[in-house]
Amino acid sequence: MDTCRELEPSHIFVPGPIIVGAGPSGLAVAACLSNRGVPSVILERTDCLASLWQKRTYDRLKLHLPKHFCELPLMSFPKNFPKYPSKQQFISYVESYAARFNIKPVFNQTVEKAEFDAVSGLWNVKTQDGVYTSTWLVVATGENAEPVVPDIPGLKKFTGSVVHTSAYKSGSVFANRKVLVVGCGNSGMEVSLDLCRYNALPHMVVRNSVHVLPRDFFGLSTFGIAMTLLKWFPLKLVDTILLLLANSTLGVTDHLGLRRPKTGPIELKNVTGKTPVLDVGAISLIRSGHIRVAQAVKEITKNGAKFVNGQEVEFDSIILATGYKSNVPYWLKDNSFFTKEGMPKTPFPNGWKGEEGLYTVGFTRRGLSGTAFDAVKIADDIKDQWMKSNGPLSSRNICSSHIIHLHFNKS
Ligand SMILES: Cc1cc2nc3c(=O)[nH]c(=O)nc-3n(C[C@H](O)[C@H](O)[C@H](O)COP(=O)(O)OP(=O)(O)OC[C@H]3O[C@@H](n4cnc5c(N)ncnc54)[C@H](O)[C@@H]3O)c2cc1C
Ligand SMILES: NC(=O)C1=CN([C@@H]2O[C@H](COP(=O)(O)OP(=O)(O)OC[C@H]3O[C@@H](n4cnc5c(N)ncnc54)[C@H](OP(=O)(O)O)[C@@H]3O)[C@@H](O)[C@H]2O)C=CC1
Ligand SMILES: O=C(O)C(=O)Cc1c[nH]c2ccccc12
Repeated sequence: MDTCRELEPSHIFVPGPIIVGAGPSGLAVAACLSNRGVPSVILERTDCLASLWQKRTYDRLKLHLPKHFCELPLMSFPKNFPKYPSKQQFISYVESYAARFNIKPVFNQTVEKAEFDAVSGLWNVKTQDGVYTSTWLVVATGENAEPVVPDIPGLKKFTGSVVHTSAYKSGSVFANRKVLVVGCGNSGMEVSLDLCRYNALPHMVVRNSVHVLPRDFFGLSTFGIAMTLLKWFPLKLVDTILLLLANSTLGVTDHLGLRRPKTGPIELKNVTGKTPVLDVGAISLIRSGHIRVAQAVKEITKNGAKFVNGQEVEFDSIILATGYKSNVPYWLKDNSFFTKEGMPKTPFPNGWKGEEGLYTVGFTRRGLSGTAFDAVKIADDIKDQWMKSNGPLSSRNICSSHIIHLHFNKS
């Protein structure tokens, strides 16, 4: 690879930015950079693009926001895709996107450590195979990098199967089984619904309040309605309208065990990151008794669970729909830009740029539309710096290609 200087067998200097993660966020930044004539290298721990979507989501998954809110920069979804593309359609879009911009990440490279060296002014990014060095580091490892597996008392004693939703594919293996689903976010609700479609018997744990909104309201997406209203009205009024709309279609849900938080759904999402559930059928299955709502778990036993209300139920399996977390604190060293939870300290829309050439994409708590926003900002910012040191008049214009393809020489 003539565009990147190999310093020693396991040390590569990358002339453009190093991007960690080949999910939609990393690809969006690489595409926007390429479009502006800046090369980049993506390091990806798995062997595929968009690994969250390819390896860690269930078969029935569809986007729950309309496709135009989930587009990456510079390329629309195909016209023949439905309003809510399926997981397979989304993956094929991401693969076409990478092909369109000739993005070829270096796969099977887990970033174990990234450190800024103040003496050289460069980032050293260590994987199991060696060290990559660059002026710029783009963190694109996602808000959902690792499953959250809570330490529920007694969980280790349980003799049945325990899986996190990131490993759940379909309810086919749970037919006629009693399943405890812990968590009632979008994953918990949709997995419970999927279990019912395969004749399993789910109990879903709801330990707190939760906002459930219909995905659509008279053919319009609730999310789209909210975004339109927000252009004209204050947030609190928009939330009030959304709740009126939700109550008129889903009905009151308190007696089902689903109490609403005091803060409205969009305000709560903005302040805490907690995503409202967009209902695609679980509520009617809760009403009909097919999905049972359970209270918080007190402890798991050998054969089931004890709940805080004293009830005890036997289960064959447990599915942890307990969410995800960032993994940035594990590998980004000495950094004050991120919280200890691995999210940028500065909230949206200003969380994309740190210091010393550090950038973050996809940590906005705004899904793929947040990714698109960050990617454009980052590419514009890096391009300005790139042009100063690598513009047409610069002798350092060493890259012939806009995307760098490289591999360590493993001989
Ligand atoms: C079930 C589910 C459904 C969702 N549906 C929607 C939706 O409909 N609309 C929406 O807008 N958002 C949705 N989201 C939010 C989701 O975060 C985005 O869709 C999108 O995947 C975010 O892209 P990303 O590139 O930031 O993160 P990811 O897709 O998680 O990609 C990050 C990549 O980084 C890699 N990586 C992580 N750590 C390392 C490391 N140390 N070294 C190297 N590589 C690493 C990972 O393997 C992964 O490939 C959904 C999330 C989930 C879990
Ligand atoms: N179709 C789609 O597009 C889908 C999108 N998604 C998205 O993926 C992201 C992750 O969603 P999801 O996986 O649902 O995670 P979330 O973080 O949204 O929800 C986690 C759930 O687990 C509960 N929980 C966590 N720990 C415990 C515990 N110890 N005991 C009991 N309950 C617990 C939480 O309850 P509490 O609130 O009390 O902490 C919450 O109900 C979200 O942004 C979501 O919108 C997910 C699925 C489908
Ligand atoms: O699906 C997700 O995880 C998202 O983050 C998408 C999203 C961004 N903002 C929202 C507000 C309400 C519902 C979903 C989202």
